[in-house]
Amino acid sequence: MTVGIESPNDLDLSLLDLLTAPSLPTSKTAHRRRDAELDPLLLAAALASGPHVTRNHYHHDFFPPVMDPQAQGAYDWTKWTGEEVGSEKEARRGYTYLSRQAPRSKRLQARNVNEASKENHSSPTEVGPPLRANDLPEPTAKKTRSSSVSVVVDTNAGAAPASARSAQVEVKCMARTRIPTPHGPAFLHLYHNNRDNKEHLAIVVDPAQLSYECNPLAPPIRSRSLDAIWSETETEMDRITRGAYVGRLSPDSQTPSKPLTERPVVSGDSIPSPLIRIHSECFTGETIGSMRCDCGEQLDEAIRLISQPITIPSVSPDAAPTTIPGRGAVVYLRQEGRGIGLLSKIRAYNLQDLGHDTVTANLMLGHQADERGYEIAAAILRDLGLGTECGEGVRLLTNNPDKVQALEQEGLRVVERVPMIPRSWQRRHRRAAENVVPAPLALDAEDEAEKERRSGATLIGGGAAHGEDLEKYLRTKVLRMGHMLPIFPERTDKDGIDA
Ligand SMILES: Nc1nc2c(ncn2[C@@H]2O[C@H](COP(=O)(O)OP(=O)(O)OP(=O)(O)O)[C@@H](O)[C@H]2O)c(=O)[nH]1
Repeated sequence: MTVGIESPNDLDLSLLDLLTAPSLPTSKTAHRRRDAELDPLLLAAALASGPHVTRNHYHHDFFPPVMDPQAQGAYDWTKWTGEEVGSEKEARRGYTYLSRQAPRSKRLQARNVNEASKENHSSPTEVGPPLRANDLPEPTAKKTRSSSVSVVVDTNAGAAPASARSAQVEVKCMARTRIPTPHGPAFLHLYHNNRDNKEHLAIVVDPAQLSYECNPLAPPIRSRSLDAIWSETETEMDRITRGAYVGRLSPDSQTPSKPLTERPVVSGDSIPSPLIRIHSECFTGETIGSMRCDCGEQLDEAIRLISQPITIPSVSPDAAPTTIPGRGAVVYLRQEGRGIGLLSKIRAYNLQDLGHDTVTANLMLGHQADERGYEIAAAILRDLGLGTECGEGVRLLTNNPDKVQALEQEGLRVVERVPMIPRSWQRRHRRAAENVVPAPLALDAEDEAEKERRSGATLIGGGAAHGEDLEKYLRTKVLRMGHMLPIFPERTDKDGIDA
């Protein structure tokens, strides 16, 4: 596309009228127009877009990339040479009319198109009718199933190693804030990335962030992209508002952080490596307390475990051991329903009610058993300095072998896998060990902490989830998805263990 504006005379004058403010008659009562002056680059862009574009479009997001060259995906018009080739042209085609003044029907239509392209295979028309269970293929082999990293490795012989490729995944921590949780203080980090348009999160448990001193034993877990200086014009207040501060923020204490130059190196044997969980979003389990799965309690349990104080044995036998607050992070990925989206997950639940397990239900809907990838999680961990530069490695809280494998392929050092045992199974193990014969699922047999959780003291889904649906779900994960969890025997009258 070229806009051949050789001289102002070449401009279509009627179009120019639309684009520029007509001069108003000057009288004593007339007010001066307050419109911003026209930028020649905006003018050129408008001319290229056609006669339906008026100056009002400037003020209604028609040219966000022009108005804010820093915006994500922005086209930098200052580099425009008058000609566009190949991919550049394709990229700019994506800038569609976004005016908030467009008719509602048009806006809804545009939104539906966007939503449909975002949610992979999630609309009923895309997915088509469920397949019959008997005709299903076996779940894809483990290596290519869940991690898109593995898929690329397998199909591109001679490709760069995963760690090099995922360097292309860029994440930027847009904001951070302190969140008091029932388990202690946490810092919520919100990330943007160059792979999808979802807001992935990191819940960093690290009370050292509240302190102004750096403990060399356990340096604070800080985001490099957050602490960076974003622009020359950024003020201290801008930095503080987006969370780039140190210590505890209060009306009397506001200390902006400094950009990270080097991360302090922690020797691997001084303290246990930070405990990390990579968790996928589950609206049903985490928001309305669904007990079809254990996602709500897993999120709660992860934050609880990470927050547990760490005891460091002293080097000399006479000295007392030191205790430091627990540290680690939950990387919260917006991969609802193992990446198939909430709509498909709800449909899958109905197929599960018809008697199919969670893997078969996904396959019947034309999905894979697990469609997640972990490159963004790895990039977030790298940004937080976890598993790489500090030399600490991470302890990964999971039963899912795909997560361990995916992080290792991304070049992160997983020094230990810490199992994530469902709370109902933990309880049964305890009772079995104590040889107690419990009434099935009886509340009065629960200890105080469990009662408190169930009364909603923590996350809504944070109690001990249990029930027939959950049992099926957990067993399928172990038996069909290779989760590393010793399956607990169902209740038998002989041992009196509740199912
Ligand atoms: N498709 C589908 N997704 C489900 C179902 N139940 C839970 N999920 C999703 O599974 C995901 C939970 O995964 P994670 O918490 O990361 O755990 P995991 O991969 O099972 O492995 P762990 O780390 O061992 O817990 C969430 O996105 C849930 O929405 C189900 O029945 N069908």
